[in-house]
Amino acid sequence: MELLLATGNRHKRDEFQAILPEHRIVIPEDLGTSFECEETGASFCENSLIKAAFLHARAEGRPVIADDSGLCVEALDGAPGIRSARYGEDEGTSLSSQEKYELLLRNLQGKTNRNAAFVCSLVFYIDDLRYFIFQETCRGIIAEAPRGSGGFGYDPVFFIPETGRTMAELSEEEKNRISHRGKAGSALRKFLQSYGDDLGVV
Ligand SMILES: O=c1[nH]c(=O)c2ncn([C@@H]3O[C@H](COP(=O)(O)OP(=O)(O)OP(=O)(O)O)[C@@H](O)[C@H]3O)c2[nH]1
Ligand SMILES: [Mg+2]
Repeated sequence: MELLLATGNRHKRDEFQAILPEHRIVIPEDLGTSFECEETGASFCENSLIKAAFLHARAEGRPVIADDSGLCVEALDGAPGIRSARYGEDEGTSLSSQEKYELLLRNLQGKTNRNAAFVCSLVFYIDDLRYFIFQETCRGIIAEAPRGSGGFGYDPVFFIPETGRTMAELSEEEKNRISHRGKAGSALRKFLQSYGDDLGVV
């Protein structure tokens, strides 16, 4: 089915397209509009619902999906967390992805606990009373220095001990197999395979 994804982030579209190959992932930008929705929730889950409801209201009742995700670092009490996309930014200022992960490395200087987790809250939203949330994580360690050029965001500083590499050093396929988004998306894929017909929307 065609799944409208409530995001302004093309990397998310490309990743979900690979994770959900039998569906066509379309973002507002593909339809010639931008996606700007204030993320006022206090959790990943609340924000994914806010984004989904926002697009659903403009999508003639079609089901939509939305992802709210981020990086939670133990030694920083879970920061940047739901503010990952805006880390270090004040009103009116913006930082590049590289500036954001450099700030993260500075804030972790001298800390021995470098445990972190990527989190993805993915909602399949039919209407305001019917939705299904899949929330997954990928655990890792914040590296001392960036490595690799794949992926996006904090991937160059997110080291995954089982692979011996940072997320940015993995192929797209490898990232999607183990990432927070890959796991949440695969759960949605299986849900749609086994339960989709009963929903009356697929
Ligand atoms: O290195 C990374 N690899 C990932 O796999 C990943 N997933 C999330 N993130 C970070 O968390 C923010 C999401 O914030 P977010 O969910 O609000 O998305 P966004 O603002 O980029 O787009 P939208 O979907 O809100 O329109 C992103 O911008 C990134 O900083 C990631 N970083
Ligand atoms: Mg956002």
